[in-house]
Amino acid sequence: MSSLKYIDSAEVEKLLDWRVLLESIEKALGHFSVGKDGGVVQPVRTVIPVDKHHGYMGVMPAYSSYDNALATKVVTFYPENRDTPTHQAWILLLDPPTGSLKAIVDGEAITAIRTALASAVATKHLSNPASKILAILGSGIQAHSHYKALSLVQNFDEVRVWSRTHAHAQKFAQEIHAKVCSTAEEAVKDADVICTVTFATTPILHASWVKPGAHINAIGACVPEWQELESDLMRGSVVYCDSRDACNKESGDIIVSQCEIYAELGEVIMGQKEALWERTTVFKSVGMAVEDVVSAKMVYNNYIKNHPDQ
Ligand SMILES: NC(=O)C1=CN([C@@H]2O[C@H](COP(=O)(O)OP(=O)(O)OC[C@H]3O[C@@H](n4cnc5c(N)ncnc54)[C@H](O)[C@@H]3O)[C@@H](O)[C@H]2O)C=CC1
Ligand SMILES: O=C([O-])C1=[NH+]CCC1
Repeated sequence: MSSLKYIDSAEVEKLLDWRVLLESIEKALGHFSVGKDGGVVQPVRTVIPVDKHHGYMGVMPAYSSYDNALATKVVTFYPENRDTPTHQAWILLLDPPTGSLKAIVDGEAITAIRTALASAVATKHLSNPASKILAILGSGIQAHSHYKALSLVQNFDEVRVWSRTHAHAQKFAQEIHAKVCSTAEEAVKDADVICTVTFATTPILHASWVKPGAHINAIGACVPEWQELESDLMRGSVVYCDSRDACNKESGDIIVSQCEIYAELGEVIMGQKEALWERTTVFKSVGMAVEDVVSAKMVYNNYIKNHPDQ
């Protein structure tokens, strides 16, 4: 029997190939939305508030028979953390035939990368192919990974950044050679693709600011009372999501606005629902365990290739 591995965050970053993972995530989203025949078992995760400390812990199990992969992620998100990352995660990767534990994989980089790659898949299917202007609202971990992931699927002529703390927006914009904006409205004016990647609890993106036909990746607001997008914007757009059940339970963007979800992204990938990219589209994501499962499996396989003696 092989020994239990611990794969840390630095190693995870080296072992993940973004382009290959993009394809695996696209397939996993499709398999998930097919239902039972897709071979993905993924219940809506359990999230508990840690009220006294203003944080949350989520437990996210999934099995993909197509990928022969079984894992559970434990993720914490503490919006007020400053010297400690706001998101921390650990993935227990198990052996499907025996149920034995094979590896504990750090989940912080995986969470950053797989979330952005899912948005890249959404952007590929749901944005106008002629998109030229990208606006990113937020300047944290997801802002960075979204810039890199979306650049894999679209060539943008102009990238704009706005963040609540202007100095953070300036630093991020400098790093990626983007234009820094003083307001969210200025950043999204005429933008073709918009990513909202913040811990906002009340809307930071308003319907009247958004160009008709734009595509929005709405990544924050993973708590039933929180919103990043104004209700009118949600109700006036064609709304896609990663998991219908999860979004209906977890995201204020869906719950508070009472908007209708048109389709899961996986249904579009599998050709069951249309990609209505000429309309204003929103991809509402709360995060899926199966994305972590395929990512951890890739990390593990590459680790074993690099350490055949272990
Ligand atoms: N859908 C998914 O699969 C996932 C979603 N997320 C969510 O994405 C969002 C961003 O996560 P990270 O970049 O990792 O966090 P981070 O802590 O690295 O960055 C947070 C960003 O939000 C901004 N922010 C905080 N409070 C704000 C407010 N009230 N209004 C406007 N901006 C505010 C900060 O200035 C910073 O730019 C969070 O809501 C997080 O929970 C994170 C991981 C996965
Ligand atoms: O899927 C995920 O890991 C998370 N979604 C919201 C916070 C963390």
